[in-house]
Amino acid sequence: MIEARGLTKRYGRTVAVNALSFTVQPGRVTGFLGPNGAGKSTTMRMILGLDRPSAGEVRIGGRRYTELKEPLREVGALLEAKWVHPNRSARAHLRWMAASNRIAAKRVDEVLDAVGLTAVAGRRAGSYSLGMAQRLGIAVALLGDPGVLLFDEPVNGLDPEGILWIRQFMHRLADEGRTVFVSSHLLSEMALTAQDLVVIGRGRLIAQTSTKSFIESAADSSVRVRGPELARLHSVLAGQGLAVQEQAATEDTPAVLVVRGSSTEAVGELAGAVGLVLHELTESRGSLEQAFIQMTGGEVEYQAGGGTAPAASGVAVPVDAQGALAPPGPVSGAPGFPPPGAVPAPGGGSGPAATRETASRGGQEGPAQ
Ligand SMILES: Nc1ncnc2c1ncn2[C@@H]1O[C@H](COP(=O)(O)OP(=O)(O)OP(=O)(O)O)[C@@H](O)[C@H]1O
Repeated sequence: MIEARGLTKRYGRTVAVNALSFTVQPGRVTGFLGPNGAGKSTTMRMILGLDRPSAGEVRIGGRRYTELKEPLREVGALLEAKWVHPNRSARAHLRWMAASNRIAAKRVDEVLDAVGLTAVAGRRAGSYSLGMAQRLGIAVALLGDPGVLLFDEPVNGLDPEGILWIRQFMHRLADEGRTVFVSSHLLSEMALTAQDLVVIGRGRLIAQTSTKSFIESAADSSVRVRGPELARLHSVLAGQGLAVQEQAATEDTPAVLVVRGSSTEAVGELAGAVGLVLHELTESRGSLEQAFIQMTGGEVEYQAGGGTAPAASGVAVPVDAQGALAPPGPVSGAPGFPPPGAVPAPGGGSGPAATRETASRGGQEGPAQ
């Protein structure tokens, strides 16, 4: 389990992560969702002790990273692929990692097998495709057989086959009882990968919930219904207090009623009760993209459509001359979601010792181990 409490990170006047509290449960894939620059990587680096929080803390299995005796056996991470020395083979790299962490050499073959790299383990890592490099990064994360795994944007740049493989692999790891925390700005991908979501915008918590409820509560769901007696159907449904809109017929489509805030069951039963024939009764479920835009109230700009093109602007919250945060950030405590800060405080304490602050964003490297 990962527990963040009041986690905050400032870089000068930029507040990258702002009083973030959330819990990541074992046995599930939890998506860490937010547009580019929302603070996902910074949060992950703080979880791994690579960045020191400006305030708040994060615990892994109840302990701070610095208190973990053998971190590689407790938490594994894939922060960035392609960080392996290009002239080193995957096997040599893993053996070196294993030896320097007192992990048995036979574990190297196990993880190579688990990620499907055995056949190419002797090749120079520099010759690997991005998908292969990601698999190698995952193999490194698994070396210590940790119960907690962090993956930062693991599907970025991968082809559909690579994306599917990663998705299935994450599910397998969660089924083994591990805590799997995976960040992405690809909303559509997270809808398929994650059972739970921690959603952030501008460094602040927007929602922590199951993916299903996130979509159901925030996305614009409606029921489409049509039949030969549309006007009568309209008045029956409206007579029951339902919000009904008629969509006029076009050349290709017949006229249809769109009912919001109801279900196919309720609409079907109301029609059946007065003997009305139906030719269509369909639920139209909103997408995660819609949910995200609705939850953030437009404050975090997000451009849907392939889910790959977030707006670059407005992703960090500036502080004013007094150091106060301004503006207050995106919508929190929206209907159906716990407000930020719902996670119980695991106790005070200082930040991790293995801190590495980077002056620019180019400084990220491999995992903490
Ligand atoms: N080392 C740093 N120095 C200064 N500013 C930083 C540093 N790291 C991150 N930031 C800033 O903090 C904010 C959050 O960045 P972060 O990389 O954590 O976001 P992200 O959600 O992971 O985005 P992305 O998907 O683009 O990596 C951004 O405004 C970023 O420019």
